[in-house]
Amino acid sequence: MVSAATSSENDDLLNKQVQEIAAAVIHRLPERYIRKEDEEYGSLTNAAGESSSSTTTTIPVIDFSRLLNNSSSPFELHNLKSAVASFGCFQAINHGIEGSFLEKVREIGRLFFRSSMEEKKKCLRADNDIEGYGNDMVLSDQQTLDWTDRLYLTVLPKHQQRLQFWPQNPSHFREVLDEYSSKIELINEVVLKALARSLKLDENCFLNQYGKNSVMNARFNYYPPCQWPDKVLGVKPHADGSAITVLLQDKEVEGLQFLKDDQWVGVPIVTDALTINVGDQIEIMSNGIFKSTVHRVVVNSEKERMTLAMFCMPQTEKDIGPVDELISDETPQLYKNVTFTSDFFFKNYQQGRRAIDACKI
Ligand SMILES: O=C(O)CCC(=O)C(=O)O
Ligand SMILES: [Fe+2]
Repeated sequence: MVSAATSSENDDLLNKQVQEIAAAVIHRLPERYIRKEDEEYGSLTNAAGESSSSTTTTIPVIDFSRLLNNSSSPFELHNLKSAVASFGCFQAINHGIEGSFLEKVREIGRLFFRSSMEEKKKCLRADNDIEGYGNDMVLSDQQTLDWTDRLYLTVLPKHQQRLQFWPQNPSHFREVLDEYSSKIELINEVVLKALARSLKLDENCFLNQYGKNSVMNARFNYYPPCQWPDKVLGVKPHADGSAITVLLQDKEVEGLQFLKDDQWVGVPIVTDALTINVGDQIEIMSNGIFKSTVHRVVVNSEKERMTLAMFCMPQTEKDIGPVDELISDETPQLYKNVTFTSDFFFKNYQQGRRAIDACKI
C-alpha cells in the first residue's frame, strides 16, 4: 500500500514541478499523482505497467528510405499501410537524419532540464496556457496528474513562435530546434505522401488539407525516476490530436506503450529510429483506415527518461475531413468535416473523452 500525502502537503506539492518532488525526500506519494483504475484502458492483468510479453506483437519497423517517391518500394508501402492501419505507429529507420544530430537534439533537452530551477522557470508557462515549461496542466480538480515535466513550444509556423518561452541556455537551443523542425517537416511530408500512395490516392490528398501555414509543436517530455513506479503514469492513456507525431525516444530508457487488442505493447529502443504515430486528424482524413492509437508512458524507479515529441498538423482553424475518394456505399463517411483545434481536443480530454469520438457521424 502506498500512503498518500495530506491535503495541505498536496496543495504545496501542486505548485512544484515533478522534478522537484522527485528530488525531495518524501515518504508518501502526492495523491494527485496516484493512478485511478477507472482511467485505465486495456486488460487489467497488465495494468500495473509491464507490457505484453507476447513475441508476436511488436511495433513494426519501416525502412523510410524505401518510402521516398523516387525509390518507392511497393512492398514497403504495403508494410506501412498495414502498420498504420493496425498499430497506428511504426519505428522509422533510415530516415536520413544523422544519429549525431539526433544526439544534439537530445542534448539541448537534457541541458535544459538539468539547468537550475531558476533558469528553467524563466520559460515557465502560465497556469492556463500550454506553452512553456511546467508540470501537467491542471484542467479539472479530479484530474490525475502525469509524472512528467514538459517544455512545450510552437515551432512552426515561425511567425507563431513565442520566443519568450524558448530557453536561452543552452545558447544553441533555438538553432538546433529550428534545424530539427525543418528536418521533421520533410519527414512529415514523406509519411503523408506515402500513406496516400499506399491507398492508391493522389499523393497530396492529405498534405493539401494542411494548408499553407501548417503547424508543428515540440514537446520535450522529462520523466524523473519515481519511487512508486507502478502507482503513477508518465502520461495517462491518450491518443494524439495531431495528424502525425514524430517521437525521438530516450537513448536508453524505454517507457512508451501502445494499446493493441487490449494489451499494452512496449516500444523498444531501436538505435537512431524515430517512432512515428498518426493522430486523430489522419484517422479522420483517412475515414478511419489509419488508426490514432491510444498510448501511455510508464516510469522507471531509478532512471530518468527524456523524449521529444513533434506534433505535425494542419494550419489552425483549417477544416479537415475524410478524403472524398475514401467515401463510398461500402465505406460510408465515418467522420464529420471538423475544425480540429487544440481547445476542442483538450475540452474532450478534460472530460475523459476522446476528441475523435465527438467527430463521429
Ligand atoms: O514520451 C513518450 O514516450 C510519449 C509522449 C507522448 O505520448 C506525447 O507527448 O504525446
Ligand atoms: Fe502521445
